[in-house]
Amino acid sequence: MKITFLGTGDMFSVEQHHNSMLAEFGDTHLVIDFPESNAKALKEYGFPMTDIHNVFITHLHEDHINGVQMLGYYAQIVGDRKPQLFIHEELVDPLWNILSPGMRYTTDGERTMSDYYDIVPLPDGGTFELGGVTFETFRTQHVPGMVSNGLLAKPYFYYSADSTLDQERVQQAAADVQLIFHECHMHDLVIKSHTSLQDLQQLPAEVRQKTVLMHYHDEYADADKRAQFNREHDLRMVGTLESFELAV
Ligand SMILES: O=c1ccn([C@@H]2O[C@@H]3COP(=O)(O)O[C@H]3[C@H]2O)c(=O)[nH]1
Repeated sequence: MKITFLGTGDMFSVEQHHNSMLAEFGDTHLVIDFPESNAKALKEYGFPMTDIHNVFITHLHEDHINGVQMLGYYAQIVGDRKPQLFIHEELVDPLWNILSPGMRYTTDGERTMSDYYDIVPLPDGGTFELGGVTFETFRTQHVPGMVSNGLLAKPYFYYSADSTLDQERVQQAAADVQLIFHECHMHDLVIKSHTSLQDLQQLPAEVRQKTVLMHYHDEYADADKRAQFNREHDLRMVGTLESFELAV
């Protein structure tokens, strides 16, 4: 499995793309979240946007979904098939409420979400399978009352999505995966909806050594700054368009 980060920035990033990850495996792929910055990242990476067929949506903060309208239109107008959208069942209608002012009315009449996407609604803890890989979803603790989901793909990766640290879940998953992709705001302050570096430093050393930080602020858009951080810590930061090869 080849993992490539299409973006590693937080909501407020202007110097890097918003957080999104592409996993390529067998003859298929999955993109986690779809910010508008993915269009540029995919072009830079050399992956045509018409070849994006599978997207998982973690939650509905704008920086994770503001490319979903573009992808839906692009797939219909330039491409030849609808992408699949894997999404928690309670987020389907709220997502359409966000998209519909720009997507409901078309020159060919009224449209609904399923005209643009093959929706795969997932219950709490739901799983889906692609290319022989099972993706297990789990609820994350991001903002109270808001549905937000992470992903576990054994034996490959754990993906925290936007979340405070769920130490028990991360430690349990660590035994089954090669890498843990965890959000980390990297500010020297408390943000109640996110994980700090201090939080992640509480993890056991063997877990930290598998942990890769994503969704951080623009101070770390600088590659030299990340390299210095990576030399000084046992967990490491990933940059936009950086890839990892994960063995079966
Ligand atoms: O209850 C809340 C809701 C939001 N926020 C801030 O708004 C931002 C929304 O995008 P984000 O999830 O990348 O980061 C979030 C935080 O910076 C917060 O601190 N607490």
